[in-house]
Amino acid sequence: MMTPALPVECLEALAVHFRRGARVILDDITISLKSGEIVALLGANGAGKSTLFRILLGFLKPERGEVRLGGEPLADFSRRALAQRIAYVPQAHVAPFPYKVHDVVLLGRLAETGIFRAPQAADHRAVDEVLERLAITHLATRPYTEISGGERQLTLIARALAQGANILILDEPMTGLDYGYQIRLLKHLVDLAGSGHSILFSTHNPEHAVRVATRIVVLRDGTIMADGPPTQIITPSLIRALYGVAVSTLTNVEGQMVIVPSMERALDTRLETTRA
Ligand SMILES: Nc1ncnc2c1ncn2[C@@H]1O[C@H](COP(=O)(O)OP(=O)(O)OP(=O)(O)O)[C@@H](O)[C@H]1O
Repeated sequence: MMTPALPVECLEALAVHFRRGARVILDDITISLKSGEIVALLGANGAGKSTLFRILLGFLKPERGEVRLGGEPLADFSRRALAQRIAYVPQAHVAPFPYKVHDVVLLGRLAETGIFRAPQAADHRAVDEVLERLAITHLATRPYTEISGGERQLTLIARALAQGANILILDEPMTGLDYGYQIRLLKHLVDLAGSGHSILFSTHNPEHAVRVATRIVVLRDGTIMADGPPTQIITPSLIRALYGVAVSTLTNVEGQMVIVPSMERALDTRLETTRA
């Protein structure tokens, strides 16, 4: 019998330290994303999530520490080589031009091979395939500037998929999406991980993290406060420490964790915080 392959560390930050002026934003952070994982990054506003993403993507250089991709220093990869391996879905993207959705997704395809070559029939086919996969074929000819926030988010995910990268980094992908889009997007993340993608996403909703993540990392004031399996990490005391609200955690009939805020005790917490 063959031994199952061990999970590969595909992307990791090792003791990464980053400052803006005198302010330490990331204080010796070590975090890894292994192949096939869905890692959710939680943290209050300003905790350093987007900064950590920019460092993992090579957009910002850490003052100390290192980022490694497949065991090799990120600095050794060209921009194009990185685009073949890591795709990024930024937060609240605003398009300057009314490109058609098909063309926005095509840009992802060109990131892999160079933006200055003419798209081939195979590129257009690849775009059609990802639009179909995300069930947004009907948007193909619509201007990107005239579609809804949820449709834009799916378009950006399609662009990332068209890039052909195995690692997806998504910065608060559920923000501004209605409930239906949120749930469908969570399902897409699970499907993508099932088809060999490794996913790192940030979220302000611990419910989303619990629902799909294989691991949750909690960032607080530039340090890692917790890192582990969702059911071990998400506890009433962690939620209280992070967001200052009281919750109970329950198990539903499908055996999944559910987080239930206590409105009465949430108010008590606010009073306690005010008194402190
Ligand atoms: N360009 C910048 N110049 C100076 N400080 C910055 C800059 N970008 C971010 N910061 C600061 O770095 C800290 C971390 O910001 P970051 O955007 O990484 O947090 P975040 O966890 O992604 O927050 P949010 O959940 O609000 O998006 C914040 O205190 C922020 O004010």
